[in-house]
Amino acid sequence: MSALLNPPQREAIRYLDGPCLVLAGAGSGKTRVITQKIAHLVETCDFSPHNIAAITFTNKAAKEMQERVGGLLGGGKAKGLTVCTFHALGVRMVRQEAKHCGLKPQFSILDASDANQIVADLVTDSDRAYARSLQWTISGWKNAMIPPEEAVKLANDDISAAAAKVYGEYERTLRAYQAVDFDDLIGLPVRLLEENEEVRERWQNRLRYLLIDEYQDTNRAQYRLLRQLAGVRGAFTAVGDDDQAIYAWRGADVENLNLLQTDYPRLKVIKLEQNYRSSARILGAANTLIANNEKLFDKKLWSEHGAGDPIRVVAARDPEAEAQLVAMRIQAHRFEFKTKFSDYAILYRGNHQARLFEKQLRNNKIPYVISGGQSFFDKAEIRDLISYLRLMVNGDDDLAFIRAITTPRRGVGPGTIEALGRYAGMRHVSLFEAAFEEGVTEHLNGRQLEAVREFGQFINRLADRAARERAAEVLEVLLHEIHYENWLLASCDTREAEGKWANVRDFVEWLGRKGDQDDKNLLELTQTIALISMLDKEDAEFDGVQLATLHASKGLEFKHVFLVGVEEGLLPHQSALDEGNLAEERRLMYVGITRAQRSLTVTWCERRKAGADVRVCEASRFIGEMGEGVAVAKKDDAPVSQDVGRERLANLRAMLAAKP
Ligand SMILES: Nc1ncnc2c1ncn2[C@@H]1O[C@H](COP(=O)(O)OP(=O)(O)OP(=O)(O)O)[C@@H](O)[C@H]1O
Ligand SMILES: [Mg+2]
Repeated sequence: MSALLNPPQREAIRYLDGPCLVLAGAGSGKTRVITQKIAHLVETCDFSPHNIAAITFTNKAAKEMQERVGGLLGGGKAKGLTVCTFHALGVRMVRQEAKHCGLKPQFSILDASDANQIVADLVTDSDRAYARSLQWTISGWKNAMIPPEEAVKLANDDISAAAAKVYGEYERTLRAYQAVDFDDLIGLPVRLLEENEEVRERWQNRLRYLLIDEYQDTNRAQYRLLRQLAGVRGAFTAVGDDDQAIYAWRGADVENLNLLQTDYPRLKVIKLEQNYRSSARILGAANTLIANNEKLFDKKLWSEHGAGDPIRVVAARDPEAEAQLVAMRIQAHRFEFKTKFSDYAILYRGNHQARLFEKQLRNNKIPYVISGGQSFFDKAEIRDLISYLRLMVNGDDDLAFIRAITTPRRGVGPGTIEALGRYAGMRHVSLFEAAFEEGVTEHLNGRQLEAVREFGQFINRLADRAARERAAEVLEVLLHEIHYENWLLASCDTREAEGKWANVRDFVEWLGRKGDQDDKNLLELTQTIALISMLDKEDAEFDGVQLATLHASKGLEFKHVFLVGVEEGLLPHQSALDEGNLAEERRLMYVGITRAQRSLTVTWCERRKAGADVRVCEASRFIGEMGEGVAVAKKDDAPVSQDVGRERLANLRAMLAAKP
């Protein structure tokens, strides 16, 4: 065991007599406990890596943990270890147990926008936003494992009544497409394990020890999956921090912490109190802030690091000026301290805030990486290509069929697809299958039939090659045969087309690298992609300033953090203010503050555009709640004396105190 562990960490790592929960604040070494415990299980307790699964919150975290464990164990001894998200584990389980789920192993995984499309198609005459609220409601039921029949009884307002109406049909559509949505990746395994003893035993034997990071953000279905896998043995370690629960809006349930204690009376709870990440001022501000929330569990956090730099609070004229001052500060700081770009992070509440920062960073020639924004895999050109890959793997995937056959246009318009769809519906077959049935000839004219069949044969040829060749090579053939580059040039202006084509080249390169490195076939790669688009793209090792939403920054740490847009209405968010639900917003701020190791700068704007208007903003109440140790600089970061800073801070506090 590594020397860099404190006594409670060691205890958590060595404890194997039953279920174990490590409950501790940010930066206290929870994730380290998981990594070290895996090494301990393999090295000292003779566990085979094959029998261990560690669950992380993002793919990126999984990759990091895998590397770390690989380094600890050395010599390829980590081979066979499962380190992934709940969803990725779900994919493996559903793939392996496909026949028990009524699916073929080549099922498609639909992302939120595909799912939205299906709901929108089911409720005709409605807009996307309406479909999205129905989809959201359905997803809530699925996360709570409530089936359509029960949802009908539960529906108590217009939206949920409408959602309950389409829920059953939505599920049938997914199955007809041989597709699952993200919620199914948890729900199907849970149902399977709960209902099928043989399958349950197989998986309980396969995964003999489980480790779960960021436990506070699991939802009810994920908890049930954990329970089923861990069985009566309860061979697991979960680590979490209730103060960092920031996904309630997506169905996560901090109650799961209490459930562990009820469901496992023998649960060993270990607390960690030393923070190894941040300087004392940063930690103090985080502690003081979060003390404003009602406590579920009592936790203390202290740090041996020195006081560190004062936390700076800077007011900017407007978001442009804010982005500018952050870019300038990074440049000046880097020049002075010879740091790397990747030592800096800019964290914000909403994705829309990123654009101005990107612009300023580009203007200043500062390289950056964005995570948690629009994913690379969500871009139209990449989705186009993925639809071909999905169709090659799963001919029942009608959504992929429609996208692929119409991109680029090959003489197949809405009329053809509608006619084909009507026939396929009558025959209960997929569009792809329908195209080759004898009977379809009566529903399509000669030209339509030829176009559709030619497309089908083309896909079959590619699928044949995919069985033998590398995925990236097949993609090259595809690009060549559909003249994709020319099509891009013909359908958008040159610069845009060039940008898109560059993305396509990146995608081919990624597919090649991924296929070789993980020795994955097209099926596995295609299913992996769906999960990546869900939360995060894997960033290349690249020295750039990190841009991320607060949600995406969970679990990460950076030397120097800029928390931006810290205003009333943004953080806390207006919707939370309207609902009087400040606690989760405060936890979000807590997550942001505790990402910082050495320095923290909090910025806010005095004015911000809201639609056509310009709104006058106030500093977030959370700034006032950070307590002493915060230095307030004058507007736009002009140098100020401490006194001016103190006075302004006192004013801010008085202003905040006067708030209801
Ligand atoms: N015993 C230790 N001695 C020295 N450094 C440690 C120790 N334990 C953890 N660290 C370091 O402290 C930092 C925070 O650890 P880690 O990321 O595991 O905390 P965490 O509790 O998971 O934080 P978060 O709640 O933000 O996820 C890391 O850089 C880690 O390497
Ligand atoms: Mg962690």
